Amino acid sequence: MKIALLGYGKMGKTIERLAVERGHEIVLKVDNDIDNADLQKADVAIDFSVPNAAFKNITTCFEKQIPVVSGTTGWLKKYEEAVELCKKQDAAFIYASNFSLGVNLFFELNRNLAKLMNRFKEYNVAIEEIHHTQKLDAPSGTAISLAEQIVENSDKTGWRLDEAKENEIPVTAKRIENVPGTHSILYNSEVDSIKIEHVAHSRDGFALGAVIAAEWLQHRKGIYSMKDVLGL
Ligand SMILES: NC(=O)c1ccc[n+]([C@@H]2O[C@H](COP(=O)([O-])OP(=O)(O)OC[C@H]3O[C@@H](n4cnc5c(N)ncnc54)[C@H](O)[C@@H]3O)[C@@H](O)[C@H]2O)c1
Ligand SMILES: O=C(O)C1=N[C@H](C(=O)O)CCC1
Repeated sequence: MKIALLGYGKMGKTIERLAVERGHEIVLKVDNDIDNADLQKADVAIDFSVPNAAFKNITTCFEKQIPVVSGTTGWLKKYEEAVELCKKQDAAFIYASNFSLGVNLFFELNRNLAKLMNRFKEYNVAIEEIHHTQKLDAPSGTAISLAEQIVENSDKTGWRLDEAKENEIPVTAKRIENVPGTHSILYNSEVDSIKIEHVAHSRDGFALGAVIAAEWLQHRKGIYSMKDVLGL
C-alpha cells in the first residue's frame, strides 16, 4: 500500500516505522500546507497533524478521492461538516480519537460500566487524562469520547473540564513530560471507589491501529469507525 503521511511529527514518524515493517511504502510526507502535495501518488492518506490543519487535509483527500484515516484531535466541531462532504463526494473516511486496540476495548468496558453504575446514585463519576507536555488540546480526544459514551449510557447530561455542574461529568487534564496517554474513569462513593484505567506504554498502539485502519479502508467508500475495523 502506498501511504501519504499528513503530519510528520511524533505520530507520523511512528506510523512510518510500523507501516514499513508491515510492507507498506511511504510515498509522501506533508508536514505543512497540503496545497501543492501530489496526493495522487498514494493509495491512502493518514492524517496525524494539528487541530487547525486536519479539516483541510481530510477534505482535500475527499476531493482527490484518496481514502483518509485521521487521528488528529481538537478539530471535531467540524466533524459533521467533514462527514457531509465525504458523502457528497463519495469518498472514504475513518476518524478515531484513539486508534489503539486497548483503548477501543476500554471504550466497550466504559459503555457497559456506565450502564451498570447508572442504577447506583451513591457513586459519582469523574474522568482523568494525563499526556505529555507538548499536547496542544485539552481534554484529550479520547477523554471526550469516554465522556460522550458515559452520557449516552447514563442520566448524565454532559461533561466539563475541571468544574462540572450538577449532573455533568468532571474531566481533569494533566500534563506530565513524556506520558504517551493515560485515561482513568473513577466511580467514587462515601465508602469505596471503583477505577478503570488504560495506560499507553508508547505511541506504537495508536500507530499500529491507524495503519490497520488504512489497510481496511483502502478499497472502501463511506464513513467508518474503529468499531467497524475491529468488528466490535
Ligand atoms: N487518534 C489517536 O490514536 C492519536 C494518537 C496520538 C496522537 N493523536 C493526535 O494526533 C495529532 C498529532 O500528534 P503528534 O504527537 O504526532 O503531534 P506532533 O506535534 O508531534 O506532530 C504534528 C505535526 O503536524 C505538522 N503540521 C503542522 N501543520 C500541518 C499541516 N498543515 N499539514 C500537515 N502537517 C502539519 C507539524 O509540523 C508536526 O510535525 C494530535 O492531534 C494528537 O492529539 C491521536
Ligand atoms: O499524544 C497525543 O496527543 C494523544 N492524543 C490522542 C487524544 O487526544 O486522545 C490519543 C492519545 C495520545
